[in-house]
Amino acid sequence: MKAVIEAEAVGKTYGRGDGEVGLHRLSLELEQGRVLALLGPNGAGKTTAVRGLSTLLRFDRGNARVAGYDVSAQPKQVRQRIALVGQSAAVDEQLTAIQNLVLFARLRGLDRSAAMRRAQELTGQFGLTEAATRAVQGFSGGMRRRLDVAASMIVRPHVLFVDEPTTGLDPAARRDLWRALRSLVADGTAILLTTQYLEEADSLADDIILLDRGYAVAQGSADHLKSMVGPPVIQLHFQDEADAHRAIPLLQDVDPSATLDDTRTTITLHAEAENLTRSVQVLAGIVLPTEVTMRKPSLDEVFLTLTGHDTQAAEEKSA
Ligand SMILES: Nc1ncnc2c1ncn2[C@@H]1O[C@H](COP(=O)(O)OP(=O)(O)OP(=O)(O)O)[C@@H](O)[C@H]1O
Repeated sequence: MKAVIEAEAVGKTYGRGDGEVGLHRLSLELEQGRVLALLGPNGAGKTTAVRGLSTLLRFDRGNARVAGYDVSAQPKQVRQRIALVGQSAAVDEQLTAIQNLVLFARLRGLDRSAAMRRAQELTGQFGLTEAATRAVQGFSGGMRRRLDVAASMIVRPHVLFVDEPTTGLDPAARRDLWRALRSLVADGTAILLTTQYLEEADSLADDIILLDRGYAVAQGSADHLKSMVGPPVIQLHFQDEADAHRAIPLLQDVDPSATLDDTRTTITLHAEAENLTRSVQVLAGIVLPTEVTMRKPSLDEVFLTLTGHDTQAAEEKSA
């Protein structure tokens, strides 16, 4: 597969070289039709990386090529081949979705009928057909964000940069946007995504780079990062210690690693589907839990394990 981004030890120090380090040294590669997520809390360096790779700022160290062109020496060629979707929508509130897309298409040089055709294709692809003729000012946050991505896809870019696409969206709007982004990837677009949510990186990205205070602290698939923390677990909560005590030998038959935690009323097992069904079977008619929960490693846990401090502390430090 062709690499559309190749970055080697790029970095940026703000000010006159004695200021805040936005990014120390980041190396990455992104291939066509793949999604790479830069994951980290506020101040981790995600936006600095995206702005540098999309030529909005100059890295002061390292080299990067995007769509085959050097970001420092050939920024114009890079810009012609990429699109960037930021956190605030660039669309006109007074116009309808279709009018906005036609406008963007005309600005990109499409003639009137080609612009209309592309606008209609994009409203279809981004689930905006019904809303296409309504003014954007009445749109929900999720619809706006989808329209913003659609506008950036008028001419298919080699790479789409999306900076925290779902911050502030509710779960349903988030899923709709993920679906839209996946459809672009299926068409061969490469996406470089920044996010604060492990779940988002998990759902969209083939590869994740975890950033902390300007450093890349880990890289790999979501499963790989989570495995560094430990497997997801099922927790069975019991009414009292006596119930938990009766349950533990039964649950250890299901999963020998079943353990009673410090509260003495919660038992933890590996999260495998058969463990859940077998637990219910062995406990039935003897002692039932008051609650069953599934606990997956969160970004905070991954972060804590890999950096030794939580995301909150990282944000405070960078504030
Ligand atoms: N223009 C600037 N001048 C000085 N320092 C900056 C500037 N932009 C960013 N920084 C600093 O660089 C570091 C990385 O910031 P960056 O915006 O890249 O992080 P981020 O991971 O994108 O955070 P967020 O999720 O808040 O956008 C932070 O410590 C920040 O204070």
